[in-house]
Amino acid sequence: MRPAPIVVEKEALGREGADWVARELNAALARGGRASLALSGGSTPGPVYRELTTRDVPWERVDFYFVDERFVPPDHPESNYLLAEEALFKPLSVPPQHIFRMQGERADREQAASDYEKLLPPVLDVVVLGMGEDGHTASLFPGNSALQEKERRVLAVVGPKPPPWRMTLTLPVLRSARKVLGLVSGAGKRDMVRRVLAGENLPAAQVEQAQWMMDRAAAGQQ
Ligand SMILES: O=C1O[C@H](COP(=O)(O)O)[C@@H](O)[C@H](O)[C@H]1O
Repeated sequence: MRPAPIVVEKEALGREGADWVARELNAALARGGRASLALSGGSTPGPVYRELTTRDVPWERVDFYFVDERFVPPDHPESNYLLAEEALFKPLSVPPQHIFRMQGERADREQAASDYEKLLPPVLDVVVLGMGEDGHTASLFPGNSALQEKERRVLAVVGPKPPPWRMTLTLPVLRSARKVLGLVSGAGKRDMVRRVLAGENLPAAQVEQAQWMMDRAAAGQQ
């Protein structure tokens, strides 16, 4: 069952998104042990990550993973890791052993993807997704054969959005995650939001358990 979207004011997206993620992380931690949080990049999640640093979560019990990464070094402006490092890891002083980075600087992309599979836990507790104007999520782009993947958990793919080479979690991993928050912002994504919520055959619609959270512009309310 696809959850109804949560629509908030643009300025509230960071705060509401952070509340959602913190609540689900704390629920996962309440079951005992550690919790896993997988992060996306792109233009939308930065405010959520910055707000998260002020939330009451026992961060020393959280392991951080990545939903996707561009094949660029970790200090490159297009690196999803760099966004997370600046917005979340540095402010929280997360120790390196709790950060499971996709190694976008590697020359052997296939090997980098299969090495990351070995790091992933069987099930991710909390996943933060975004959605592109073409309906992609993670680095799963419309029409890409990676969408048909049933066995591999991480793939190296080429997409239409620069930088083209990416590493991405596959649909079996995303669809098995316990809690998924999808963040969308801006009028440019309005049509795609409508189509994804209607369940059209688009990558972002394949993660059916995702709780989409968006500003009014993305929801077509302004
Ligand atoms: O390229 C990417 O795009 C999606 C959506 O990003 P946005 O900039 O349109 O918000 C993002 O979720 C993904 O992590 C990123 O690599």
